[in-house]
Amino acid sequence: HSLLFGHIPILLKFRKHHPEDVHFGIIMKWLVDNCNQWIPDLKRPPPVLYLDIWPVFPDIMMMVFDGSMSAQFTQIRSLPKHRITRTFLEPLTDNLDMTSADGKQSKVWRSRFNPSFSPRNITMLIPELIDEIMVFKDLLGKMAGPSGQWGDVFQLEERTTNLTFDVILRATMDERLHEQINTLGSPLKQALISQIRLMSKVLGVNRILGIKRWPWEAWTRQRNNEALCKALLGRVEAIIKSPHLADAVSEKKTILNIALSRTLAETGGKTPDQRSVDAILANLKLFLFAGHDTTSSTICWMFKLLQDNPDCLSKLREELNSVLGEDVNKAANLLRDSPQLLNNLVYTNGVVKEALRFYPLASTVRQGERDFFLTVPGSDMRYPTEGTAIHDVPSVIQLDEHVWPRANEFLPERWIAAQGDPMHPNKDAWRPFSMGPRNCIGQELAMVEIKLVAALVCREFDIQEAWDKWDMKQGPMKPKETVGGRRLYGCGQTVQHPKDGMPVHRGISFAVYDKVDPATRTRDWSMTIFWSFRHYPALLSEELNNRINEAQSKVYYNPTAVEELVVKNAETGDVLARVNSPFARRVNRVGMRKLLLNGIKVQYDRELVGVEYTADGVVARFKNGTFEKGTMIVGAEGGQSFVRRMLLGDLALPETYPDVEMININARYTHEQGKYIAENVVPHVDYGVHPKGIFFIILVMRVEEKDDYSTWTFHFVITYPKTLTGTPLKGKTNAERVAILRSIADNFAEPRRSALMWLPDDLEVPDDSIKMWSPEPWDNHDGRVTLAGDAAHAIAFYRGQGLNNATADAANLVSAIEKATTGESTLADAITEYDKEVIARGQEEVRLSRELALSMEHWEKFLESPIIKYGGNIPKEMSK
Ligand code: HEM
Repeated sequence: HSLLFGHIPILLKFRKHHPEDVHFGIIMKWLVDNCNQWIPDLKRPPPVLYLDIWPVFPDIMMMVFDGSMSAQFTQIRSLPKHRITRTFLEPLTDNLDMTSADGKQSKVWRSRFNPSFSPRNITMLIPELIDEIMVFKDLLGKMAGPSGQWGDVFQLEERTTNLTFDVILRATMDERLHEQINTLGSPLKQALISQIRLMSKVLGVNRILGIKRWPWEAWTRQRNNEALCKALLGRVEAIIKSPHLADAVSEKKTILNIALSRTLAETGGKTPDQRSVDAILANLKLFLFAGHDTTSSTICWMFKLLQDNPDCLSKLREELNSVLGEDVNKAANLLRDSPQLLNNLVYTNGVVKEALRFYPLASTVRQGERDFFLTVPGSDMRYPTEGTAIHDVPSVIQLDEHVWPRANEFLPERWIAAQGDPMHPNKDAWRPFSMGPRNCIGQELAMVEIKLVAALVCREFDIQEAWDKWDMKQGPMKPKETVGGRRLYGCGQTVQHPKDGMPVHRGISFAVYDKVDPATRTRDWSMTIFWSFRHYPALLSEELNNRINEAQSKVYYNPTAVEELVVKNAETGDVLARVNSPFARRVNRVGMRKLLLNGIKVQYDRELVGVEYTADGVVARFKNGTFEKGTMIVGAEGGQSFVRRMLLGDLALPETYPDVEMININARYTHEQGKYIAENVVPHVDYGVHPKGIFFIILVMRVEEKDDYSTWTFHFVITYPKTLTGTPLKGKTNAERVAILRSIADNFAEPRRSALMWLPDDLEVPDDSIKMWSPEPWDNHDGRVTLAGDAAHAIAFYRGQGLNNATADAANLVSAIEKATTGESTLADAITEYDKEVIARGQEEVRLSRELALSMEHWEKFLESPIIKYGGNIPKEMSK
């Protein structure tokens, strides 16, 4: 704490490394996570911190990071809201609203409006809310163009904000504002947004300068309030001035009508006086203010979390299928007829609650009192509150690992966990709506609205962040700010808004399933990106393209136009051919997988055991009993593909080469040995073939420290006729296999000979064999099924074509799907065209690789083989 500047230097430290607009909740999380910098011996974050940032905030701020302590000032005793709330709301409501009115008036209006927001009443409003959400859904559908093509980038928050305006007006007064289809923006929305800007100034610069408002601001304020009044008063007066007031009020159970009924009951049926009308208007404005961006931002964050957690999106869709039926077009009417069905969506409820746990948007600030102390449960420590603004900080409380098991994981299941289960949430630790008598009055409306969006929109659409497209639209000058490496972060002065309104595009929805987590498959090998490099700019984002070196065997190396594949006589070391492979890049499998999985979450433990074709798509069934529906399924599950076997039966069986041994190993050496090998091979692909039909390729798989050769991992692939040693590898131990490999070392020139002799005794030599499968045409069931990668063509490794062809498959498949979704072609035609090309290309490459494999048995043939002629390139291109 600085005598002169209080804690402002700490905030400046935060500012230095963070964008300016970052939300207060993120600052608090950072403060707690970095507390040890200022309070060294802390074992866990402190329950309370006092912050003095005058003049930015007028009082000492008491930040409460423990839910049970927050309960002391919100639930056990409900302290008054901090005076700054009044200052803030005054321009909008003249402090006639329930939040900033004096104690008695506040209670009167809160109790009059409470029944309107009850779960029972909100359930009755569901059909009207669905009308508005269907407009939202239709508009999102349009963003994708016909049949779900990749759409333009748009700011999701703008859409969700317009939705919440429509919903609040509908729920409070049964008025259709049509904000969502009003491209100019209604006068009501424009006035409210302008007023909120003024209110923020009241808290910021104006307050620090001691100026309530500048003269021109007074005018803006008045003009805004008149516009708001004009938009809202008509409906209120129509009811109040109705000759049959009691009937008019009970006609429809809107939020306003129920509150007016209450008022009538309390005043013995007297027509409300002007002051009451003003208070009603003030409260309507408060609802619009407090309910619009909170709800709209939460919907955005929910989409973001579902995008980042596709397994949860799948579970959400499963629940919707089972509760609302599989026909998405019938869901809205079903919910209109039976709104209580929403209560059966327990997982969906968990999704919304988790979204609010990760991204609490607002919080309460209460006025400390002289006789009021906060205590840490189980301790005698009393924290004074006099003169402080007590801040409840859900952005810290809701992510506290001591209270929430697996706090940083998005786990909707925790909201279904029974009491007694360790995952069952602690009741005071979830407080996005604050708690106690002055909690959020609109929480039921918000929860129902967000759940309805999840139920009616998330099944059909995938929404994804689209920063590349957004950046292009913004131009190069716009800074690309991040928090924790992420472009999407919470910002704003009051509510935590998604940065830049969350730029997204509506994508082609997909999910990736795998049998097992690759983390359990420790094997790694290296591969070359030859001719397929040209597909990467279209397949990967600019950011991932820029990071492709991360997947390389040598991360520091930048490939050029003069890369080459060098073929040698392995017996003499003589160079037989040098084939230019422009921009060829050596990568390893683990690195590629890691890079390509950026932003994609694979769902593991999903072994495919069945595929069914339905009228409009496919159903994939998994061994664990789950199933998923989609428009089409792509079998990309490698050489043993289940989908291929399902489509082709016996024709799917690969051919094997039983007379040849295959060894695929990784080896590390001492610094000197590694240096010797590295310096005596060509940098990337040192291709060696011995006239006896032995193949021995030396590659580098990973380099940790460029100059320390003990950190280099080499990758060797060796094949030889079984007759060479007369001893099969099958059934042998690793040590015995290493001994067999050393026994063939004498056949080779250096450094191959030494590389074998120096192999460590305990080296793992896995079982391997050569398998090829030349594609046979399959029935793609009107485009509902196809194959890609090794599933579509199992190519022997000799020409290093597996990765290149798989990449070309991916690029062609994306174009085919795009053609189908833009309406340029039917799905059946687009996939048939894709299949034709894949099959022809696959057959040709399997033929070439087979020709090469067989040529090794006859030296003359080998000297004419595809590797000598084309290297890793495509024959067609070589002839150009
Ligand atoms: C996800 C959406 C929402 C969130 C996260 C949220 C959060 C909150 C929080 C934290 C408070 C306490 C603020 C304080 O004490 O100063 C609050 C109060 C309030 N909220 Fe919400 N809110 C949401 C939606 C709504 C909606 C839809 C409405 C009305 C249509 C609404 C109306 C209010 C009102 C009137 C208060 C003041 C209550 C009082 O002073 O007694 N909120 N909200």
